[in-house]
Amino acid sequence: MITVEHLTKRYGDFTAVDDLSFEIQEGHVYGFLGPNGAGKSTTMNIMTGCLSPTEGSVRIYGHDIFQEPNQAKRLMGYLPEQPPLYMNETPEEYLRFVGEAKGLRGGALEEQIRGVVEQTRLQEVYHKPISALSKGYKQRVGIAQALLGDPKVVILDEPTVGLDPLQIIEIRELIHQLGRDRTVILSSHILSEIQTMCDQILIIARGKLVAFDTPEGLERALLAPSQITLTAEAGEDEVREILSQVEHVVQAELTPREDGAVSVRVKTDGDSIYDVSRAIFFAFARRNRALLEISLKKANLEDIFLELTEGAGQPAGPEAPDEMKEVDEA
Ligand SMILES: Nc1ncnc2c1ncn2[C@@H]1O[C@H](COP(=O)(O)OP(=O)(O)OP(=O)(O)O)[C@@H](O)[C@H]1O
Repeated sequence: MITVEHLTKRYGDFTAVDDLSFEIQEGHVYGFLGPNGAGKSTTMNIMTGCLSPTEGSVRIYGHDIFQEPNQAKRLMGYLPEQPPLYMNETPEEYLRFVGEAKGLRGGALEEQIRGVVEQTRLQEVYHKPISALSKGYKQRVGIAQALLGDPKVVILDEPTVGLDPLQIIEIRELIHQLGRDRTVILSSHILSEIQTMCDQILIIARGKLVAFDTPEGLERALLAPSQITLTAEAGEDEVREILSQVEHVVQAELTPREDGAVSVRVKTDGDSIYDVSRAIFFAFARRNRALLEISLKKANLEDIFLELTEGAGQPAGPEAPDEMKEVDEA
C-alpha cells in the first residue's frame, strides 16, 4: 500500500536519506527507530509530500506522492515533529480550518470533527485557546487534525517527545486505538517506545535502513552473536589457548582479577549458545582448570539497536545526552 523506492535526500554534499526502499502493508503499527539525525523526519516529510526527494519515489496505494499529490495526500494524515498549530485559535476553530482545507464541508465536516474530538478526548479543552493547553493536549490537537478526512494511514513524527510520563501513557493508548482500524507509522529515538507501540520496526541509521522486522524477528535474527561470560582459574595465556580450541568462539576479552582468576567475555557465532558454553566447560575441565562461573547473555533488542546504530547519534543540543540516556536505560 505504501511503496518507497530508492529514496535519497541530499543537502549539498550531505546525504540525510540514503537509498531507502521498503513497503508498508495495511493493518500494522510501524515504528521508525533511530538516533537523532538518522533521517526519520526527512523520510516522513518526503513520504507525506512536504519535501521533495533528490532521488526515488513514494507511492501511496499506487498514487505517486508528487505526480498525484491530491489522491495520495487524501489517504494520509500527518503529525509533523512541530505541528503548525495556531496558538490563538481554539481546537474547535483550528480543526474546522484544517477540515475545510482537506475539503470537508457542512454535515460531513461537523461529524468528522465530533468523531476526532471524541477519539482524542479533547472535549474538555475544546473552547480554550491552544496557547493555554498542556503539551499533551496540544499533541492531541495535532493528532486530531491528522485524523480529519478519515485517512487510511496516519504518520506521526515523534508523537510523545516532550510529554510527561502520564501524557506519554495517554498518547500511547491513543496510538494503540488508532492502530485497530488504520495503519500507523510513527517515529522515535527511544527503543522502549517503539517496542511498546509497534509490531513492525524499521531501524534507520545515517539515512540508511539497517533493519526491518517484527520486534521478535529482530531479536531472533540477531541472536546468534551472543555473549558468554566466564571466570576461569587459569593464567591469561592458558585461557586464550583453551578458548582458541573451541569451535564458534570468535572473540574473547580477558580481564585479570585480583585473586588471580581471569574474567572473560566470549562472543560466539554458533547457532546454539548452549552448545558453545558446554564445549567451553569441557575444554577447561579437560585441562583440569576450574570455571568459577559461567553465564549466558542472549542479545536483546536494545543490544541490536545499539550495535546497528553505533556512532550514528548526533548530539543535537543540550537535551541530546538525556534523550539518548533513555535509550540506554530502555
Ligand atoms: N534543511 C536541511 N539542511 C541541511 N541539513 C538538514 C536539513 N534538514 C535536515 N538536515 C540534516 O539531515 C539529517 C537528518 O535529519 P532528520 O531531521 O531527518 O533526522 P531525524 O532522524 O528525524 O532526527 P531527529 O529525531 O533529531 O529529528 C540531520 O543530520 C539533519 O541535520
